[in-house]
Amino acid sequence: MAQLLKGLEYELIQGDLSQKVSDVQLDSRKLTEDSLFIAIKGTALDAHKFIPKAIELGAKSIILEDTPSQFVEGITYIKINTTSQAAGIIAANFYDNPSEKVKVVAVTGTNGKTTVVTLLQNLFIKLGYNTGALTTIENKINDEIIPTKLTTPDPVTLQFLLSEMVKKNCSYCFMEASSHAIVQGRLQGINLEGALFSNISHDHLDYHGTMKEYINAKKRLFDTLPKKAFALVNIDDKRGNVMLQNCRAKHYSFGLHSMANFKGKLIDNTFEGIQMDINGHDAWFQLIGSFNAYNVISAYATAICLGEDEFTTLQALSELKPAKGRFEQIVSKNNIRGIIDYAHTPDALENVLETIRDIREEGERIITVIGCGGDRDTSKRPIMAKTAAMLSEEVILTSDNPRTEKPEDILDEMEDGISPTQARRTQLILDRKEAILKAVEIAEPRDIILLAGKGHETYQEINGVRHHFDDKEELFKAFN
Ligand SMILES: CC(=O)N[C@H]1[C@@H](OP(=O)(O)OP(=O)(O)OC[C@H]2O[C@@H](n3ccc(=O)[nH]c3=O)[C@H](O)[C@@H]2O)O[C@H](CO)[C@@H](O)[C@@H]1O[C@H](C)C(=O)N[C@@H](C)C(=O)N[C@H](CCC(=O)O)C(=O)O
Ligand SMILES: Nc1ncnc2c1ncn2[C@@H]1O[C@H](COP(=O)(O)OP(=O)(O)OP(=O)(O)O)[C@@H](O)[C@H]1O
Ligand SMILES: N[C@H](CCC[C@H](N)C(=O)O)C(=O)O
Ligand SMILES: [Mg+2]
Repeated sequence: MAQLLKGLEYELIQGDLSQKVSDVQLDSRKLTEDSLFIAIKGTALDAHKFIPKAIELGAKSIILEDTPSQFVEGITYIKINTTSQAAGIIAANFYDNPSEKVKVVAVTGTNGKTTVVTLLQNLFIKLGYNTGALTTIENKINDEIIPTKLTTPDPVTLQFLLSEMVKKNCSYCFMEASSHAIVQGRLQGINLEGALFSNISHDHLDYHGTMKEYINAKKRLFDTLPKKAFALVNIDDKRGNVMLQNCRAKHYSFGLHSMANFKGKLIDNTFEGIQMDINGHDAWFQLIGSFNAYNVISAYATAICLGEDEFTTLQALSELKPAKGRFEQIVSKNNIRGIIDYAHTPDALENVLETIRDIREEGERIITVIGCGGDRDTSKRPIMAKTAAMLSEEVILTSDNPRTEKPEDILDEMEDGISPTQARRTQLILDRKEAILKAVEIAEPRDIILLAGKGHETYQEINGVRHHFDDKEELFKAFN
């Protein structure tokens, strides 16, 4: 096991370093004979209390922060200051440092990560490379799907997935780096080829506390980039430059409104796609919405930073479809346009509604169905309701994933954002299925229904249980 500790400061408190290690795990429930258990102090639980269970299941090596009161014979105990930050390094050593063999690019930012990572994976597959992707929707190695519940996997799963990509001869892995993941050190042990910053706006303040801390979380990804890596930032976002301060990597920028290494301009925006000028090349893309101009140019810029040809990249990008549940459209027989979108932050909702307003024609009304997730940032609830009411003709406030909260309470907090005048065209329908049916019932031909917040999700999470629920499926049923 000694080689698994390479790069770490540790103290051997019992046992010996020649202990055999058959597997590395963070979760005591997954342990097998001769495995190594890393006990971390999590947000909800302190895994030190699972050490006896781990040993019972066959763990022979324990990595911990607190010296235990009792030792078990034959077990090796190693003390490390912050085990959560060490987990990725131990797992990387166990899986033979996969990120030395597959080039990993991390994408961070409040909105657009899944869209950009999906574009990049599909682009690099088109360019002829075996490519992996780690996203909120799913993890993928070429077209093989590995389901996930997190945007960024835990550090051990992450190294395992990278090692699988190495086995499948992947040249690249594009991954989302959530702010939770960065703070929790899930990316430790990854030798990054580059990092991309899309934007930052209000989200996850329940976890980070303040906007400043949230920005700092994102910045940590750039502060720790190696010198040979590239750092690519959206320079139109006022935090783009902040990411680059003290960043040793090579600096690159993209933008639509400022001087940038990769400069784009939105020429046309329709329900079929966008036309852009990128560094003097004119091209058409199948993603909808002006905000997607940022996602397209960031995918393009990443490809160029990785040494791809400009023309071939643009050609391939223009053939790509958007990610699942991102501005997905269904038009009913009587010409009502339904849009399913993953907008679950105030900024995303504003962008998506502004884009619909830009594209729609005279007389077309917008009916927005929206909820907010439970056990997440409560301060965004009234803002999202207000945004929906300001930018739509009709609003239906409903449930998203209530998780362990009472859905009625979430709706109450959303309703606080609605003014008395707006209340006249706002309805509260707790049941999301009923809310969708109501939207279809009140819609007239040529109206536009936006179902926001759940995008690709095929479940509704209530008290720890994920019940099947799919916005697209429900809208389709309601239309027919
Ligand atoms: C608040 C948060 O981020 N929590 C994540 C974090 O959990 P944690 O460190 O708090 O773990 P914990 O539940 O306290 O448990 C501590 C340790 O005990 C271990 N354990 C637990 C139970 C047991 O019986 N035995 C055992 O050994 C666990 O494996 C863990 O190692 O690390 C875990 C593993 O990496 C995650 O599964 C867990 O995600 C929870 C479910 C979650 O809801 N996370 C959300 C907020 C999240 O991380 N979201 C971001 C993206 C958001 C976005 O896309 O905008 C994400 O990256 O997905
Ligand atoms: N570049 C962008 N700027 C602003 N809003 C965007 C951008 N790209 C996408 N959006 C909006 O944000 C929603 C979520 O997009 P996406 O899933 O790509 O983001 P994400 O960063 O992966 O989100 P998550 O934090 O849940 O992983 C989209 O459905 C759209 O409404
Ligand atoms: N990855 C994000 C997704 C939010 C999606 C929305 N449907 C919700 O449940 O709040 C999170 O966990 O905060
Ligand atoms: Mg995502």
